[in-house]
Amino acid sequence: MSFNNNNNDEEKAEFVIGRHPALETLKNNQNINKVFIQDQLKADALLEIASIAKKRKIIVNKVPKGKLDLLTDNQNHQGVVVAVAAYKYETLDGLLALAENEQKAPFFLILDGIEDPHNLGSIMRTADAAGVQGIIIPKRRAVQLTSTVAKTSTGAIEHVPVVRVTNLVQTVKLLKKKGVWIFGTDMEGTDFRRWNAQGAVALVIGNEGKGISPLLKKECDELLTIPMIGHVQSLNASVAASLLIYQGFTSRGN
Ligand SMILES: C[S@@+](CC[C@H](N)C(=O)[O-])C[C@H]1O[C@@H](n2cnc3c(N)ncnc32)[C@H](O)[C@@H]1O
Repeated sequence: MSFNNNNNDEEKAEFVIGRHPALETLKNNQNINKVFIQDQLKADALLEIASIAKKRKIIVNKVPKGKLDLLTDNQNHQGVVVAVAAYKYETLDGLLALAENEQKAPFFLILDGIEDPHNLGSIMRTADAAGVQGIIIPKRRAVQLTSTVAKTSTGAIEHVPVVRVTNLVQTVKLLKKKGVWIFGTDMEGTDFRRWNAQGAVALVIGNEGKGISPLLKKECDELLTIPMIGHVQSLNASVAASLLIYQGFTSRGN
């Protein structure tokens, strides 16, 4: 999300909004530019945020509520905004190396064009909880890492590496060469409750409207379905992702 700031210092920044995301960011992020705290607002969480910032020698600006409203486009900022350098992305090689270092078979997520920042943030939150080692997203026609994603992820954005690629099909081909099994998700496929996600796997979640693109679907080793007996056509992408990720989590012995 971008905001209209004239101040150069803030121009290239992303804003982490709200008390819990601000705390998580202050504890984990190395790229903080500045912390804005609403003046004359008293709360323990704000004192804690100011104290951590001071210890880390990060500038804290006490500003009127109007300034925070402006910075956040009137979102519920709870009196605090952290300006961080735009989020860092991991490389594919970096991601594979991280999985190797952890000595765990990769468990990756591939998001084929998720557009809603709340869905991405929520998927990141579940991914972190269930030990997903990384998320791969396309550079185009998909939401990137923004402050809304950060807020919805409730801090998971600091822990789950995200790789941006120009071509998901090529990336999937490469992952397959490295021995990663690719599991797509679709309305017609194997019942997800039978999914055994042991070994090196990547789970593909499709776009909110179009699902997984036909070319990418063709590359999947298997398609998984969450059975539905009601009237709606499909589940929300992040809800489906949660159910599927947890089947992966369980079948990997957790
Ligand atoms: C809202 S759905 C897209 C629906 C799209 N019209 C289609 O037919 O694929 C978005 C994504 O959520 C996941 N999803 C939703 N419901 C699912 C289900 N019942 N089984 C498996 N995946 C599901 C899939 O990854 C899907 O691509």
